[in-house]
Amino acid sequence: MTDHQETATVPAARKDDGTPIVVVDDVRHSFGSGAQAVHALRGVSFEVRRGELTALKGRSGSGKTTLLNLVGGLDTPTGGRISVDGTDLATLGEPDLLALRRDRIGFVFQSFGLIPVLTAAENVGVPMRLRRVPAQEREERARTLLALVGLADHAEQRPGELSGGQQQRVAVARALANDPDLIIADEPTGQLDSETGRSIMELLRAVVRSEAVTILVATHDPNLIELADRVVELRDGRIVDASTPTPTP
Ligand SMILES: Nc1ncnc2c1ncn2[C@@H]1O[C@H](COP(=O)(O)OP(=O)(O)OP(=O)(O)O)[C@@H](O)[C@H]1O
Repeated sequence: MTDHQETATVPAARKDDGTPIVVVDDVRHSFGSGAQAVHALRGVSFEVRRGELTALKGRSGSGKTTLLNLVGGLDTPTGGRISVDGTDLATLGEPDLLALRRDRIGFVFQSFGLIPVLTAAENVGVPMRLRRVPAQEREERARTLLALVGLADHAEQRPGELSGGQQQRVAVARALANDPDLIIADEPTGQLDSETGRSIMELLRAVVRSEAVTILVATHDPNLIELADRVVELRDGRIVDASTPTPTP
């Protein structure tokens, strides 16, 4: 392992100095080259403010997943700059990107991404294992987080024994495991019926407040956009509107 083995799960001090947690500046991204190239992002600029839930909306193929992957350091843009918490991702080598993804960012996916043979509590413990958090501390935090997402009584169940909505709650708890600054969620309600989907969005809304985390969520579900503090719309790889604050409830 690298020298990034931190065992603490103590929350890092939230630096709420008014600076955005994510800055995306003129980002372009293409897949392939020449005549076959797909220009997924064509000069995208926007910021994600700390402590907010920002929704990235847009039709299928508009570039949402591509953009989330770049912000999460899973891919490198063809052009432009992305900074997370003041760090330009282009300056980070793979070990530091790995540490950033492990320690500072939580990920939630459409398909939940839980490990079928592990219990809910063990799934939540996976990111902490990667940081070598001691077993007892891991178990305690996993149970605290499962209670937070309303699954205190389901810690020992495996994903196959849980509903889709419950599985996504486990995934949200897992995303919070290492007390990240930022959660990136890609269509987290895409496989859920609308009522369950709404409850997951309400959960995300609640953890923004209770866990002082920032969330960037891609969705094309218009019913869910209204729960966001801010909406960024992508169309054909370009931002259409990056400044729509929704009314505070
Ligand atoms: N690995 C890849 N290779 C080639 N083209 C790709 C690849 N990934 C995405 N694309 C293309 O890039 C464009 C943007 O795709 P992206 O998945 O980012 O859109 P999206 O808004 O997330 O769509 P969806 O809502 O369906 O997930 C699309 O034209 C897609 O076909």
